[in-house]
Amino acid sequence: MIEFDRVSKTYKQVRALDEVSFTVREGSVTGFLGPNGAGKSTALRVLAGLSRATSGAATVFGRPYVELECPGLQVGTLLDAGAQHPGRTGREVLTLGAMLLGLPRSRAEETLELVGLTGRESGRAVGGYSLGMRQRLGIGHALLGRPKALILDEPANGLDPQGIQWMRTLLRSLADSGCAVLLSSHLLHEVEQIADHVVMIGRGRVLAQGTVAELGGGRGLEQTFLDLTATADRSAR
Ligand SMILES: Nc1ncnc2c1ncn2[C@@H]1O[C@H](COP(=O)(O)OP(=O)(O)OP(=O)(O)O)[C@@H](O)[C@H]1O
Repeated sequence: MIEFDRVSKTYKQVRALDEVSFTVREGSVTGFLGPNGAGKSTALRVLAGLSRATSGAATVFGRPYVELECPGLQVGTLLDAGAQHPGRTGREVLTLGAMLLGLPRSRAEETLELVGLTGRESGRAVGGYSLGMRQRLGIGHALLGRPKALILDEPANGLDPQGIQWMRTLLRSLADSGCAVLLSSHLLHEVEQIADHVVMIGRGRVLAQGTVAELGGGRGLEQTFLDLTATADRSAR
């Protein structure tokens, strides 16, 4: 289970997160939605132990990420698809990742297949990859250790329609096998199709949370999202 308990984060004058609380249960895909600058990446970075909360606690399986035993085997993260070394091939990236986790090389090969990077693509340097290929590699990196929790920041960015459909099926099957999946996105229609729960955030605050059906309410998620973020903007003026 992933849990945010009244997490706040302040960067000098900017209150990026303001008492954010929500839960992602095993077996669910939770979409984390918010306009630019809402605080999504900050929240995911705090959860993955890359940034320290000013107050409150973000935990995975009841503990802060950095206190988990071998976190890479328990939690998969994709926070920046551009973060891989551009001179390494996709196969090298996953082989090194597998070695760091104490996994056999064969796991890197299995994962390349799982994310649909062909033999030819996996032998090319990552610097020459398209954004969609980097996302596939990043998702593969997150899945190497067969984690039971996944934290993905904008994983659909750059994926083509087939790629988005592939990701939807993959995340659904991971959740169905018991994984807790948290993904941030701007793509409301995508989230509507992938997620079963949604958390909407604006200006660092949770504006609404619930199932896709509850928040869509017949009008669709997009309208709910636009109404809530406009209200949050008005009250901040
Ligand atoms: N390192 C930092 N130093 C100062 N301010 C920051 C820093 N990182 C983020 N912020 C600020 O915190 C707020 C939230 O930013 P964040 O990147 O978390 O939003 P986001 O919802 O992920 O946005 P986007 O959808 O554009 O990626 C913004 O006002 C941003 O300018």
